[in-house]
Amino acid sequence: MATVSAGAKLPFSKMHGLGNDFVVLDARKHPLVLCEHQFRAIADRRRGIGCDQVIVLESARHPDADLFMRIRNPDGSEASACGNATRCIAARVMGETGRAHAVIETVAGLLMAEREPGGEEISVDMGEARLDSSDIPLAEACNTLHLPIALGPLQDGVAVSMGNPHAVFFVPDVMTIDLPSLGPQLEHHSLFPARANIEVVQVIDRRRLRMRVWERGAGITQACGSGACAVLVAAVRRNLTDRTADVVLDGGRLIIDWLDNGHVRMTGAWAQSFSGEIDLARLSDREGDHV
Ligand SMILES: N[C@@H](CCC[C@H](N)C(=O)O)C(=O)O
Repeated sequence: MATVSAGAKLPFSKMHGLGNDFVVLDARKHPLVLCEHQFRAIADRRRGIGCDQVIVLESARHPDADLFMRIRNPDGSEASACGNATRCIAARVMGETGRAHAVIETVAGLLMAEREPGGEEISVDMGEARLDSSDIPLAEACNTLHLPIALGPLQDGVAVSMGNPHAVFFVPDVMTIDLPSLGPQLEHHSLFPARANIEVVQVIDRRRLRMRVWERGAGITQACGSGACAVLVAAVRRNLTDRTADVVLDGGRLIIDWLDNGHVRMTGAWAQSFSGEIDLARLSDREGDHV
């Protein structure tokens, strides 16, 4: 595989799940290797195409998978889970194959997706929620149901791994939380050696949660699918909701089930917005980079 030269034009499509938006690059036929700063330039909303994550589709490694999905945050870092992108990419695979199911391979493993009756929504088995401090990971062994950190109104959090690290904080009113200030401080807290996605949650009732998110490597987004899974798991562990609940994000609602086998199922909408070509030379000129 060769790195992509500055003069190359890369076809892309734009997709989103509840406003959590993605630039999707298809590298299944023609493998490509982009540098970290090229991912940053593509994701940059002022100078590039702009998105919450860049998704690269690669050939499957596993014989049962339809494709391998690589996830890059706007800061260039790689993530191992992205619930909203999984629904989008599963829908794309279903469109290509004509099937009502898809198997998406990620760094964290194989994810099974199904089209829901009616066709509007996709459900994904996001795998097992992991709850040990070494799984999150945390810098020291501690009770993940009561994290020993506090920042202003965000206290007594719950840590959950959905393949990526989440810290969930219950609050009386999510709209009063200064997420642009508190989010990055907690993302980079020394308790989280791999950083963390930060969720604030308000319990509406036992079947409905309202959440907002500060995503690791991305900042505030309209929605985070793996975050919604982590939030439901945290709420069940605290006995605040049933094992199935609606999670309402800024961009819309997901239905989350924590199944008896420990896996978490996420159901929600997806959308394709537009396609185009990325002119890497133009992007790198604007960023002052030499690609
Ligand atoms: N938007 C995603 C999560 C993307 C990755 C995350 N920022 C991380 O670094 O773990 C989702 O829908 O789950």
